[in-house]
Amino acid sequence: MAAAAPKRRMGLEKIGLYDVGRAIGKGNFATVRIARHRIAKTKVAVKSIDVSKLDKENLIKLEREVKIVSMIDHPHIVKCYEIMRVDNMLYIVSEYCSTGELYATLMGKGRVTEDVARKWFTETAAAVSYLHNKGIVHRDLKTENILLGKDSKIKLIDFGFSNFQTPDQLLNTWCGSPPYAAPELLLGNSYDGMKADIWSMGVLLYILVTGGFPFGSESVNDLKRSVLSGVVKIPYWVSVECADFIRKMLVLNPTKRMTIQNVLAHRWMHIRNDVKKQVQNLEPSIRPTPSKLNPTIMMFMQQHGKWTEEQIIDAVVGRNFESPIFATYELLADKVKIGSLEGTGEEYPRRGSRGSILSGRANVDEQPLTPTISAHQLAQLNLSSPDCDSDDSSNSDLCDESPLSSLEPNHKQFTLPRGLDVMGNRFENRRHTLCASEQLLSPNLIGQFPPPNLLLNNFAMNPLGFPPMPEGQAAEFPFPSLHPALGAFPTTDLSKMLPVPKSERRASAGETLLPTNFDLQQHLANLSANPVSFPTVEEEGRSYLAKYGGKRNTVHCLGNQIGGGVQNPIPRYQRTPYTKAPPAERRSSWASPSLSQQQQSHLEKIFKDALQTNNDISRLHKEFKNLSHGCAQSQITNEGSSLACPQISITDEYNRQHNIAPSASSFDPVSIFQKNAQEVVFGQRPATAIGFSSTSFSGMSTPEQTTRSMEDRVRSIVCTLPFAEVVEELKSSLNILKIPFAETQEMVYEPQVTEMRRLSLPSGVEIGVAVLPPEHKSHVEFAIINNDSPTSEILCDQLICRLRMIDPNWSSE
Ligand SMILES: Nc1ncnc2c1ncn2[C@@H]1O[C@H](COP(=O)(O)OP(=O)(O)OP(=O)(O)O)[C@@H](O)[C@H]1O
Repeated sequence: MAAAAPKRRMGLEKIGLYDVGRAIGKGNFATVRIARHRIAKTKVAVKSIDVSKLDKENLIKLEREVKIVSMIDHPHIVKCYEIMRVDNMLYIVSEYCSTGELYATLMGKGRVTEDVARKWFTETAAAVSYLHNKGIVHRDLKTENILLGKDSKIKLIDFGFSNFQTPDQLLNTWCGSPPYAAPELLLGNSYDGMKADIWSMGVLLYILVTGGFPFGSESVNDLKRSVLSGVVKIPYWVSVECADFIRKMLVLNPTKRMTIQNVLAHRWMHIRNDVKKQVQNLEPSIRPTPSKLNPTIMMFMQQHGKWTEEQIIDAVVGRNFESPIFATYELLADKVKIGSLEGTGEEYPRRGSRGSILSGRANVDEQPLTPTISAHQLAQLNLSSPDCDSDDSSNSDLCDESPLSSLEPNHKQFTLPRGLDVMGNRFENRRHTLCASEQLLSPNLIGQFPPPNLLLNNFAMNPLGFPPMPEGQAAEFPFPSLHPALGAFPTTDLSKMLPVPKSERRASAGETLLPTNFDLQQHLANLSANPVSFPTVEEEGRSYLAKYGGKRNTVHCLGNQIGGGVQNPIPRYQRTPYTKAPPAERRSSWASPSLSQQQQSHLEKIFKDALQTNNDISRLHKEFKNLSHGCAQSQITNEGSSLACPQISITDEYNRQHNIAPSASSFDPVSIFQKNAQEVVFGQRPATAIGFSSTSFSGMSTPEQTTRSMEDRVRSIVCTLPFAEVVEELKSSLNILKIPFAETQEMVYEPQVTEMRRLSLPSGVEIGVAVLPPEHKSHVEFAIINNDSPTSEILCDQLICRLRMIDPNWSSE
């Protein structure tokens, strides 16, 4: 059928039976605009593609998309109404989702509760299950392709990369968005599209419950390294069931990964009864069958569309998507359906017994549709429906003053959280789907990977060999981010990415310890404004004299006298995780020396020498340290502490655990990857591989561009100085900066780790020091695990600088 040629009138373009208004989204090749059907008066989304700009391959993909969207019908997949071809343009008309992308919602909300996540994820899984049962793979599941319709119902969109796949078939075309891409795609192997969809769903659920991405994505190489390491770090606030679920979807080996049936059967999906009920209610809508067309709609269409009864029957029965008659009938039928369901609490009509959400097939006999013309329905067809999502008799919000400005984020649709709108050019940064048809890595590379259970055993599930934490204890764990069963650290930089609702933030252990009147944030902010300057030699010397030479009490993780005698405002008993323990058990004493008169004099002499000579601060420091080291033995006896230690290594744990040097030929996914890195060309085809910095007008930068991976938030340094000296130096620096900390000692790395110390700062910085084989040097790791302030980074930098200063032989990890 040939639709009417587009004409512009009163700011609205007329395409077929639609008044087309402003743009609401833009993809690689398509622009999506809001439109209104002139007879049904229903708002729709019109995706327009200039086919003259597509190469042969993309034309094939487009035709495949058209075919797929016109054969699917599911409550959680955006419904296609019409396909129009006008000159060089192809238009796909579909139901309009006013709430916009799930991505934009997450940008505004941050992570969501597990109940909300469960609802959205269940609906997405229902849609994916429907597709997989039809032998269709989506291949581009991501938050930008999940829209929220009326009542926050999930609607899956964008079948541009979808394809048909038979059970034993493997696909080769590289499709999708890198942060959601399964490892087999990253490796350029043939892949099972259904398993690739499950991986993307794992990433999706991770995003929903954490507000961040599971794998680092500063660059494609980072991403690959992170994915292929097999480590999925899940923040402490995620429930045990949910963490287990995510890990089972993010299994490296696709043959061991969950299927969509496993996904729907996972216990996390069935935790709440109402979700079960909801799943049962997710019945695909049923389109009219030949003999049961709605007479009300037929009459209305004959009056308003001037079509004959035969024409209507032909188009509707034949499901002719290229006919305006079919689209008009469907739009009106949906309008009647929505109107008739108003107030019933049901969105989709039930006809007889329920169909199966899992199969997507209605295992029911249809009941006849309205046999007589209903005046009520006729009135509904004439009026604007109460469904504000798609229906509005006014054209006001279709229009836009400037066609270009219409591509700016729609205020109604995209609400940026404060602070995020300044993060660069959102349109420039928005990440796109990639697609390449060549293989990107040498085939069979994935074969070099060990079986996934080995990966799981050694990396993902339990990277440090902790005993499993009993279920249900996560919430009470004092340092939950270090909960062994949940991975070492959260991967989310909440300050840079999706804000976590304040009400949902659990205080870190440190936060619970701090008295409210001590404004550490303010202090850190001041540090940020006036970068930390370490004391002069004189100040330093005086502080050491005060520290080691003066008469001092045993301290509890924080010197009672700090920074040369400044009284710390925090009462001593409030500075550690053991506040509730009886005072006798609150013992630490990392520095409780008593110097002899002779030593005291010696200290003063060194100090004077240093002042008179060349102010060699490192020499001064070393001398003090050597002296103090001999008399300040650690007496930490925190055996009762339930604190775990920070993760010392994040990339080579397997080798560490097996006492193998990183260069050994043992399995090391990162080095395997690095060896092959030269062969990897990500997104080779310029025409389709848009890459990480392509442009879009539909929204903001994607979350992954405004966050950093956990690896960026962990800094490390290897010192050649003795362990005790390093620890002492860190504590001393913190004291000078008047930053309180809790100190613990855990020997969880046995037998390789001989000494281990952790300093926990209330601002969410964890500092771990451990002596590690093979060289038995002091490895220091700084992790920012729970922080909204960039000053933590400055602090870590300063401490690292300090260690470098006193240890000229330092190296990076
Ligand atoms: N039915 C709809 N209702 C509301 N907004 C929509 C609808 N369909 C698409 N959009 C918006 O338009 C954007 C682009 O649409 P779509 O993803 O279908 O285009 P695309 O060219 O295939 O994109 P990509 O290049 O990312 O694959 C979406 O991300 C969404 O914001």
